[in-house]
Amino acid sequence: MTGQRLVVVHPDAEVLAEAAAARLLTRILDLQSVRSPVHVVLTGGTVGIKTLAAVANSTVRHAVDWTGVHLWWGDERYLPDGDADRNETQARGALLDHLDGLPAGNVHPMPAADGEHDVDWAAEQYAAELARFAPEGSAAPVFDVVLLGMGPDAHVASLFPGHPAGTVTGRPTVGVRSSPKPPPERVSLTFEMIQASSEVWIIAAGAEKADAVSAGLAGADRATAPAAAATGTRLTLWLLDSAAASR
Ligand SMILES: O=C1O[C@H](COP(=O)(O)O)[C@@H](O)[C@H](O)[C@H]1O
Repeated sequence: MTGQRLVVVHPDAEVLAEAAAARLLTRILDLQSVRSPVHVVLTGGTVGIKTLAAVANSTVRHAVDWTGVHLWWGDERYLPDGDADRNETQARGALLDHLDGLPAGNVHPMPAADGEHDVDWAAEQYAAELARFAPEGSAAPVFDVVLLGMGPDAHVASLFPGHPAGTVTGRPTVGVRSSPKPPPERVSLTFEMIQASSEVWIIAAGAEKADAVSAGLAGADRATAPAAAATGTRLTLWLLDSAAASR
């Protein structure tokens, strides 16, 4: 099931990040007015991390009950713990280290490379962590909001054009080898897991993303433009700056 699709264009990357942050905080507050917990998936990437920094700088963050928010990741670069290129490290620096009242147990980073285990192990570990928070009979929680950056090649999470990881079904996570974007080893949610989410927000800025945005919105084949297959059951939201929306 695919929900409504909205495309919202902002003047530049700064405004885009501020607006996405405001939306995210409002969505969490709306959900918290009726239930708890809320499950949010974080992204890496330039504008993704800018958005997390904007959340950290918003006073509205104090209105959120962070004890009722669980934070997950859509993908991770399989690097040692604390590596500056890990999406987790960047998210902690931009946001998580600044949030009062967020219990450590509500933060669910993908495993870090430990020199012993491979990416398949890491993907299985993350699947097991998802299962711990799944409603009975499900393999994973339903994500309320999935934030996704997008590369100029239209990749989302670590699902790259033409890469076999994009075809994996029957499980929530996949180990990725030979990623065309460094580092080569990654862990990602699968399309199935993303598509089971309530809301999927694709956040993209810059003229170098314009062709990918155009292909994604045109509904190109997922093997060509993975972003086209990043949809939510309630809402698919494309949050763009004017340069990314210029095609
Ligand atoms: O490597 C990644 O790249 C994408 C997009 O990054 P950007 O810098 O072009 O915005 C990101 O969405 C993904 O999480 C990350 O692992």
